[in-house]
Amino acid sequence: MTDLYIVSGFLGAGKTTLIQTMADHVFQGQKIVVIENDFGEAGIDASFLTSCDITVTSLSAGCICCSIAGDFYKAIGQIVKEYQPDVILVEPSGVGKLSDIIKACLKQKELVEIKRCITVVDSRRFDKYKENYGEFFMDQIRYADLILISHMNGDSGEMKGILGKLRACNQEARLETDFWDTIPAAVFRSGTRVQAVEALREEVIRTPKISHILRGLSSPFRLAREVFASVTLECDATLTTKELKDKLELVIHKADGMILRGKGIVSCKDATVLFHYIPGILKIEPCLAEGNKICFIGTGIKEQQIKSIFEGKL
Ligand SMILES: Nc1nc2c(ncn2[C@@H]2O[C@H](COP(=O)(O)OP(=O)(O)OP(=O)(O)O)[C@@H](O)[C@H]2O)c(=O)[nH]1
Repeated sequence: MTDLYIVSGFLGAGKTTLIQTMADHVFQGQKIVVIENDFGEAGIDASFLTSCDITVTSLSAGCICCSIAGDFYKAIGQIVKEYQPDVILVEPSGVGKLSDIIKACLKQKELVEIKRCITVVDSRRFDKYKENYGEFFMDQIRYADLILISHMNGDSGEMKGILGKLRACNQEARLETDFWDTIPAAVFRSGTRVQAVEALREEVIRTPKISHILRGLSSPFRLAREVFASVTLECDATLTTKELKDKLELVIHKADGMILRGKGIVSCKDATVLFHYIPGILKIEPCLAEGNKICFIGTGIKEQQIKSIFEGKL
């Protein structure tokens, strides 16, 4: 039986960062495989983690909950057979519902045992995401048994506020406010499961087929692909880092709709860089992986318009 950990959280919360930390501090010396599910097509997180010497299986261009549940279910089987890992870490897309991922994993109960359902919550965007994307964001909080907080500004009032809000959504999960690399490994490795997950277990036992487990067309809940869209661009290598930054800023400020996330690995003329955009923050840093892909995720965004802005045609 392989231990399986789910690391969920909304767009840009810090899932990939946490997986890197867990690989170094919790599972050092163990054979780990990460299943990466990017909502966009670019496979940027997979490239990044691979450059950190982590084995990654990538499920891109769709969300486990919407369109590729079957691929995910099969990927678990293939990984166990091919790699015989000690640990599988699953990083669902930022707009994935944790309850759906748990159900798909429970369907593979002969092969994997879910040890922890972890959710990373971006403290500064809690109210906005709850209000606008609550059906996805709150599901990630409700079904977690360990919740970690990211993007804190160090203010104790802010900390108390976010802890109260999280407790109101999930009475049972362990809440951790410490820096991730200082949290004892035992906290990550196992813990008490929350009641909500036990209810999912019952549901999965009653439902014979994976395709029937996830929400059908008659469900009142929207699928992620009905709410969010992604745009992927290929970027030529003739840009400098400064030119790339200018182009990204143009897209962020001029594009219609709401860009909730941008990321990419681009081999520029002067350096290869990884960039991250979450509302209000654009971060560009050197990167070991090579690449030329950029991905934006948001609501109401238009592919052709974003491409034209990036190419300087608008
Ligand atoms: N200031 C701050 N930045 C953080 C924190 N956690 C993550 N970040 C940064 O936020 C950006 C997004 O982090 P990721 O780990 O890629 O987030 P993710 O949840 O995997 O994002 P998706 O790709 O949208 O799924 C990166 O630039 C991180 O360095 C945090 O606690 N504080």
